[in-house]
Amino acid sequence: MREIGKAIKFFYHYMKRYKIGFTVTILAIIASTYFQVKAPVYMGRAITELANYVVGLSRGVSDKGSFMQAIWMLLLFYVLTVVGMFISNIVVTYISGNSTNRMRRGLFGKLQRMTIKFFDSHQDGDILSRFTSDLDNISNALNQALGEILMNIAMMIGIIIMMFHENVALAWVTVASTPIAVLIAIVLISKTRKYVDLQQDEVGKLNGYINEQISGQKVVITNGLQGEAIKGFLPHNEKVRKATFKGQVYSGMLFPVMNGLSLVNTAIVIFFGGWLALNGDMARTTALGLVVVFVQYSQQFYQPISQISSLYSMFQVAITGARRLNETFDEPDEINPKAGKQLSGLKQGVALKHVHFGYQQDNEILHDVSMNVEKGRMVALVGPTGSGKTTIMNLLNRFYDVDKGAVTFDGVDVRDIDLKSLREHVGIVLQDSVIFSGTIRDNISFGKPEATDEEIYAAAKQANIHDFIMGLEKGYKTQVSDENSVFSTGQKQLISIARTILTNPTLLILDEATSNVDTVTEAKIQKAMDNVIQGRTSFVIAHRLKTILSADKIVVLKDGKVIEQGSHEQLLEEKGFYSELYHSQFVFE
Ligand SMILES: Nc1ncnc2c1ncn2[C@@H]1O[C@H](COP(=O)(O)OP(=O)(O)OP(=O)(O)O)[C@@H](O)[C@H]1O
Repeated sequence: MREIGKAIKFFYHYMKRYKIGFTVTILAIIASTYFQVKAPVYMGRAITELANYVVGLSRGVSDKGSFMQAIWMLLLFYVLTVVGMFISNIVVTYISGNSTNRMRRGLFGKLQRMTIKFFDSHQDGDILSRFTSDLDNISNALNQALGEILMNIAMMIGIIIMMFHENVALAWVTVASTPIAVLIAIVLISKTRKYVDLQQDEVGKLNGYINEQISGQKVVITNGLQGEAIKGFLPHNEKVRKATFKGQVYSGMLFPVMNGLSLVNTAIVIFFGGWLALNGDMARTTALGLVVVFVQYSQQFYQPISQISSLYSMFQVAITGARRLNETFDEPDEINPKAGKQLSGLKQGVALKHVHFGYQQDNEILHDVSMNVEKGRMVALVGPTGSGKTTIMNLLNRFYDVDKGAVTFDGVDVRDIDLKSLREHVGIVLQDSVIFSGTIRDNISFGKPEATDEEIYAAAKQANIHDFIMGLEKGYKTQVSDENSVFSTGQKQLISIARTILTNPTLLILDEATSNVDTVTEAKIQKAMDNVIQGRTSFVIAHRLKTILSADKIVVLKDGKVIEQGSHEQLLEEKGFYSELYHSQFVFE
């Protein structure tokens, strides 16, 4: 129930601006319903007039006028019904299209404000599915179900009013079976819902399996495990089939059962109407017309019940979609201090002061870590895998906030610095370089779109990638994307370095690639890194000896603690962990 309440709030938020649209829709629905429920009256009248005409013929009186008039009215009412439906459909399509569009925009905007923690703790596929299946489900429900449900509710109310207006006894006969129909609908819906939920779960698991297999396809092929992959896939597929089948059986029963009830009801109405015509005190021709009217009503009356029931599952998945979008919107934004300090370069340096930090509350990763880098100096972070090097990088750029202690720029806590200003001053080169869809020029100027060609060329030259780009047929205008890039892994990193050089960051965070690249590319990367580090304040997660040796200070981390720090010579003299690693072939990775 709470979920439905939240979903209503969610939909209201996105739809409240379309008050005029909804007013038009509701008026169009009321009008079209009126014409639709009024039409059978003219049908009945036409039958009555036809019967009168036939009876009149036998008596030598022949006047078709009233019959024709009733037929024209019937036609007019049918046309007006369709016009009303058309208008309401167009407006509902407009409202649902625009509100889904705004939801998508809002969701994407929200993603840009969210913390790295959210992205670290959610699968890419899961985040993506909020844009695809969740929004699709909402859009389908709004597009197809909203107008239909409003129309059906109006229809039901209209028919009830009309029936009681026309003939109270026959009206009671027609509505008498409603409780049975509603009860059957509730049972079938709850059964359907159970299996639709199960089906969604199983589809989720199936997608997860396929996702994992696609990303691990190379490992599967290398190990010749294609057969095993299919074996693992089949049970998931079978579970989806079973759940889908059962769901479909129950939801498929809804329409025939409702149709059957409607037909039985029609027969009862005809029977009772016939009795009324033969034994009642109204004219037989009038009674005959009335039977025709109620045959129409009894069929129309059942339509909304079965339609609303069959649209319910659509709403159910839309409510689930709204819940998942709400969850995303409820996630905290990155915290930006009010009137945060604007950085203007670095005067002294950057420091970590007695930092304690954990990704989860009860699992501290960094324990009392302190270190500093003076302006223009380079610190190399070394340590075994899992020792906390990347975590320190995450704190310097304020991807995460420390639990205790502080990260400071010129003595100012990063939590007091305006986030945009902080990020403008920090440049990051990660191991996994990302290529965005666009030209090579777009990719290099990503962080500074207004850069001139000369600036871009200069950055690419410093990153040692200019000559390669110029060798391509379309040079800087070559179209690339992450899947379809002309670059090798090493070259991707050079592009990433060029991108960072162009933004001219005050503090550089660099994660040296460990991926195997050929020696020529490796030499190029090394040179590019030297260029980008030159004269800049930098933290480097260093894997290569040459990088470590060129550092002003080496900080050795182990199990989230700084165990040694100093220059290469000092650390060798200490004969501690670093010296041990250095002498045992220097294995830091
Ligand atoms: N997003 C995260 N959520 C939870 N725990 C994490 C997360 N990222 C890292 N950790 C944990 O924090 C610890 C330190 O990881 P970190 O990535 O900082 O190590 P590292 O020294 O950079 O390792 P490597 O050299 O392998 O990259 C590890 O135990 C890791 O499991």
